[in-house]
Amino acid sequence: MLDYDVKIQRALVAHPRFSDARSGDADYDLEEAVGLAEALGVAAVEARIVPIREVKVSNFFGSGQIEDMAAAIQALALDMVIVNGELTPIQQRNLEKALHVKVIDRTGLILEIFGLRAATKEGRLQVELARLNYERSRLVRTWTHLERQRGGQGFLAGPGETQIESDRRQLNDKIERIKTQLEDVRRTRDLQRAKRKRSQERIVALVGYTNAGKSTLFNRLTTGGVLAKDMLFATLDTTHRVLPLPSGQSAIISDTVGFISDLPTQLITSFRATLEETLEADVLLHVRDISDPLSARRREEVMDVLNQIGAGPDHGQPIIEVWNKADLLPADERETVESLAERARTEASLLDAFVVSCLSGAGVDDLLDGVEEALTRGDEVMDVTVTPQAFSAHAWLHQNGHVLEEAPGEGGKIKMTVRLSESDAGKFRSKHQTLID
Ligand SMILES: Nc1nc2c(ncn2[C@@H]2O[C@H](COP(=O)(O)OP(=O)(O)OP(=O)(O)O)[C@@H](O)[C@H]2O)c(=O)[nH]1
Ligand SMILES: [Mg+2]
Repeated sequence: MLDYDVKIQRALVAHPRFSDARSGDADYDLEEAVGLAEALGVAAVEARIVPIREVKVSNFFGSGQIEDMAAAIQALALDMVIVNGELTPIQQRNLEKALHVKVIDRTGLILEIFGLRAATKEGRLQVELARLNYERSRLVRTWTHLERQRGGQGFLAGPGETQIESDRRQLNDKIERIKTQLEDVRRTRDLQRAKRKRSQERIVALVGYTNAGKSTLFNRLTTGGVLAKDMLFATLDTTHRVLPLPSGQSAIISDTVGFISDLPTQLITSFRATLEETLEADVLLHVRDISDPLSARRREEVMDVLNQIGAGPDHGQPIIEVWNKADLLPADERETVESLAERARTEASLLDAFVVSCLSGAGVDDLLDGVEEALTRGDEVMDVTVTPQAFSAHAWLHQNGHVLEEAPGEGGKIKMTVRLSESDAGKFRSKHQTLID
């Protein structure tokens, strides 16, 4: 009976390997595609690498390859094909016709997962916007295709064009509506962001490839409550919590959506606002699965996205790399990465590295010391006496510094002890040197 209610899709996952691709990586790419299928709740019954020498315009794959797939679909009673690459609408349709099952590509798959996972209003709107943009981009392509076919028919619009034109108008209307709704939601979030900024709390943002362990670390460092799961894109929304620091002070830490290779452009655009929250961070924590054979490649991909949005060391934002899942490394490899991390820490740069296991907690205390050190690096603690004539300095210090002590002095003066960042200390000194004790 239950079989009728819970019908799990059985999929063939095909990873197209192009002749120029690093062939050794194909196995891992395929593994990731299987992970994506599972994140959607699909059973990846069959997974295979399909070598592509030349992409066929109409079907993507060669005819022999399609026959092989059809045979597997029959033999294993599959009802879906996932192509870990990008299909044109025509290729997708032709493959569906040839294979008699639903066919989706990598972008479609990721959009489905995001749709499934989005929990907040903003998340849902962002995914919907991405999906509509994806649909629209495919409409345009189909349209130019039809137009070419019809070439020479002059100004008489065929029925195809009228239909597509009206579809496109409808999509555009929907997109505009969603954008307006998103702006409303974002206004609220901007207010919260401004409040955080005003509160002068230091902000630490977690970034990293999906499944690297960001949420596990977040929960370990805070009171928790974020879903951490062996599932790609377990987290889609940004959460903020208080991060207690070793000295007894605190900061704010945020957990957010993970990155992935070839993130559909529609998604990057829609999630830009979420990603851009990392810009407000005083320090970025880049969580990496150091046991992942593709760790280095994924690091580059994350750094690329950070660069695109203007975050990271190239933009003067310090970054600490968290080399996570050290427990999965053999002892000798662990020693090697330990010494590499130590070297990164001793070289004066904007990049530090700590080897940890967020699962066992090993190394996390050292990491926290490093975070606090990075947050307060260059800070100055100043004793200041604000005179009534220079009273604007009082508000400025509250706004830009962390006021540790404050007491009224004689003659309307105020005595303050303030912690300021290096640059704010410089600004204050150049303007109010006489107020500094
Ligand atoms: N062995 C091991 N597993 C870990 C460690 N840290 C996290 N994991 C596991 O890795 C998986 C992914 O962890 P998450 O914290 O959900 O990863 P994430 O980076 O938040 O992933 P997304 O939200 O999907 O982007 C979970 O199954 C964790 O239990 C670790 O130090 N060692
Ligand atoms: Mg997460």
